[in-house]
Amino acid sequence: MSAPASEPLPDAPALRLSGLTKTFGQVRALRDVSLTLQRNEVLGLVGENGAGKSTLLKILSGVQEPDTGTIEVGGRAVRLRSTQQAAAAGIGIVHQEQSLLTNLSVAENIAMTPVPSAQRATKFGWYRWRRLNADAARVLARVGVDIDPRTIVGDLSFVERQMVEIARSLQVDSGDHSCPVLILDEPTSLLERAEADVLEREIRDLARIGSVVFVSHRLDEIRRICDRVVVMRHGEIVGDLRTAETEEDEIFRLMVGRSARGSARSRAEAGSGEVVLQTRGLTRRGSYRDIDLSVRAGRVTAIVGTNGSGRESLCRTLFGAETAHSGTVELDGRPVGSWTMPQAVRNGVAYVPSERRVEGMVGGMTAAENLTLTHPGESRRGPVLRPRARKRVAEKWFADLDVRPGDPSLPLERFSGGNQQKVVMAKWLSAGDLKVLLLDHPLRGLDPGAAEIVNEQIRQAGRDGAGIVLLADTLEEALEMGDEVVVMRDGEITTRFDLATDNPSTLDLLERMV
Ligand SMILES: Nc1ncnc2c1ncn2[C@@H]1O[C@H](COP(=O)(O)OP(=O)(O)OP(=O)(O)O)[C@@H](O)[C@H]1O
Repeated sequence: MSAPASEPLPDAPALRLSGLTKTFGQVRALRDVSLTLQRNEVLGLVGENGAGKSTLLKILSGVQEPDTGTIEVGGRAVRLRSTQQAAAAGIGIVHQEQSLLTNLSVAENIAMTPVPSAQRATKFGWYRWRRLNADAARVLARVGVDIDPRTIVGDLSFVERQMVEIARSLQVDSGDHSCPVLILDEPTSLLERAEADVLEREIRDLARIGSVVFVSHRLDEIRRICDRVVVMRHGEIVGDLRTAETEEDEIFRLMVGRSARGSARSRAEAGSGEVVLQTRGLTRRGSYRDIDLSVRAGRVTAIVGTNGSGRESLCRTLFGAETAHSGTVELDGRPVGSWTMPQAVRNGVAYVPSERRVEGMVGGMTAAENLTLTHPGESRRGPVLRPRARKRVAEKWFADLDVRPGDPSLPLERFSGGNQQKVVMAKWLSAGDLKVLLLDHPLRGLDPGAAEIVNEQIRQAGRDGAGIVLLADTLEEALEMGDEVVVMRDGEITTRFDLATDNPSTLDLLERMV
């Protein structure tokens, strides 16, 4: 007897993609991508910036349709023309940016998912509370999470919220799917190590109830969490490896087409150490208190701390984007008083924000225009932008940072996330005459090869005399890139390590952060 059309075929893989292609104008984002995801498998998906990962995820979540190729879920061919259809087929996706509404309860958030109307916990727009909470409890229990559905989302930790998102995306069709597919798009990139560990365990546990596609740029994490890793490059799958038998360097080589350069750096490289920026007793009520910070030319001061430590706010103050209530800031020995962003920029202070897509770029403009926007330098004479000079500056930076596609005249929206970030980074690094470079998670979203390139540019800015303040993605990165590590907790500096003489472990840092 054959199974009904909507049910998965027994023993069929959870997901099978065959010959998917997708083209945008001249760019072939996907070329003949074929891939099988087994039931209860955790599959890592990696690839350098622009390799085609997001395009593949958009196709699987019904946001875009492939030009050619087929998709089977549980052995049945499906067409995914909308996110609702993807959800109905049993595919859920959780993005890096959380989408829960923090002022509503967990149950209300879970209820806001496309489920068939007969099963809805609302009637004529009114909540049926008992049903709503009971449904949410069942959905949460399914992913093994013990959270009261009545809790307001704003009161949950980041990991708990992420688990609610996962639970929500997995309630597709109210759990009728015997092996749902969950896609996690860089779920850990915003987390500190300790939180990421918890989430990693939770993700491994999800394999009990379904299959997981896990997208990340962190190869160590991929090796810990995934059974298998698929590597994409230039829109194609170039590697399909069992993680237990694979070294990180092999994955790196397949992704980037060369071996890791290794990051050995002699600390002696660090520059003259003259203080370029000095704060004394800097305080912003509710954010940070009594901060004495010396930023030295050619040296990287990494500030570490959990969310709420005040380090982001401190950085924004140094750039004039937030004001301090008391204390002083001196640049090159001169007090700067109250600082506005244009003043900061004019005086050689640059800030690369972490929310690059929000704060860092202007939509509707080409990459070249974005790149030369705030730091016109040689591409501007008087108020007039000189297109040819602008093009030259942009082309140089495109080559230095290996931005792809290598055409700065394309609108910035056309670039992959990682490549957009390189453009925003170039915008600030190209400022010339930099005194202080404030970097808020500069390597976030960059593939390991691109991270190496950007890292080298940051060091070059240091060699050219800039003092660098770094808010790193991970503690490892802070220790690797910093010359000095400053630890903040609850708005105050708790410890400073000079890495020329001290050799703290990540655990030493963590102990002083929490
Ligand atoms: N809407 C679009 N219009 C034109 N080109 C696009 C569009 N979307 C993606 N592309 C191109 O398709 C290619 C693949 O991009 P995609 O976003 O899938 O890469 P990715 O692997 O997710 O990269 P990243 O790690 O940087 O996010 C890139 O060359 C990108 O410029």
